[in-house]
Amino acid sequence: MAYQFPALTSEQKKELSEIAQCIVASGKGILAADESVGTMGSRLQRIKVENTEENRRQFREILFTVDDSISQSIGGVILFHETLYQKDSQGRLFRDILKEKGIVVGIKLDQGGAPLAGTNKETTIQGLDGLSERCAQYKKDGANFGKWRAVLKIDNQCPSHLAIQENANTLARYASICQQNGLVPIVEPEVIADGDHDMEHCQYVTEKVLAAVYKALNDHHVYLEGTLLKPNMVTAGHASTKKYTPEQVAMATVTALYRTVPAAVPGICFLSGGMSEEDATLNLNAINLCPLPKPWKLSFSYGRALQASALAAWSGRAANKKATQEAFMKRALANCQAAKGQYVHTGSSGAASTQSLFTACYTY
Ligand SMILES: O=P(O)(O)OC[C@@]1(O)O[C@H](CO)[C@@H](O)[C@@H]1O
Repeated sequence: MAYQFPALTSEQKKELSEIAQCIVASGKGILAADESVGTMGSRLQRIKVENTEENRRQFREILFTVDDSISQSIGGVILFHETLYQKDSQGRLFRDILKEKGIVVGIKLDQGGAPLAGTNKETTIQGLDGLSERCAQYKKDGANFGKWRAVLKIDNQCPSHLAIQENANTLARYASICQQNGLVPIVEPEVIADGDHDMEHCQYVTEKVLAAVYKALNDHHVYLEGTLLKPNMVTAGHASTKKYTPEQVAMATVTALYRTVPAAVPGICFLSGGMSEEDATLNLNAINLCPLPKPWKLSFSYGRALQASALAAWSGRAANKKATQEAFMKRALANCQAAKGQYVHTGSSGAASTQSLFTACYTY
């Protein structure tokens, strides 16, 4: 037993738990604007905009300079390395603009997948080498939380014991390094929606993955009060013919979480994983209304489901700034209501909000 060698001081723990609670304060969630250059390229391609640094900067400037009332819905924004150092057209650093609104700045820390030989094309995630130094620098540069996404898939022999253990251990090692450097780790073990499996199978796999993740976090002495979980919702595979209501998704999701995630974790912020904007909001709302014990904040950390309508409204034209900000604000507000179980679908959503945002094998 190594309890006589505490991993963190009480001051470090206090800081981490305050940051985590601030991000998921009532009704608040996370904007995942941390698409890598390549991922952002595929988003821009859909609206026929060239993937240049300036175009990526322009879109993000529009999002981050939205009205200050956004801070009632968004508690944290995850940035990609490039974006942390970018400025708006008046020369103000994006990270300073976000901080002035009371939004916590986060940084994507994982560096892409690597194959696990001898498995059915499963992966582990790279980025542990030099991670402590990167975290220390990002903390100095204004980041207060990190994100690391591990990908697990449901397929023949998948997820394998090796993939579950390897990704759980890597997530735990990342979380420990983050906390040593004052960053709250967002722990993201994503069971991707590729496949034709039913919801029950997804629940079984999600429980196995989360149980392994929390065992590893405990083994690595990670302070749970200073972490956030970013899981998939429990749904059927994208190619499944079975359809489930938001209430069924909610029951399966909260059951899986209740069986595996300790109550010490302050918040669970779901990824959207290719759901349409509207489905992501309706499911989150049902999750918050689910009649099971819910000792954590249940909120969102959406990438696609917060930006799809905004991207479509922008279409690369500065003249569309107002419409872009309105579209973004609308989704942020809807998810804020859903995070409190107060979302009422009015039936007036735009076409983009009901479109599936699924991409096959969405690995990075
Ligand atoms: O599933 P979504 O809500 O679109 O995005 C979830 C997410 O983890 O996956 C992306 C790829 O790493 C990130 O940009 C984002 O943070």
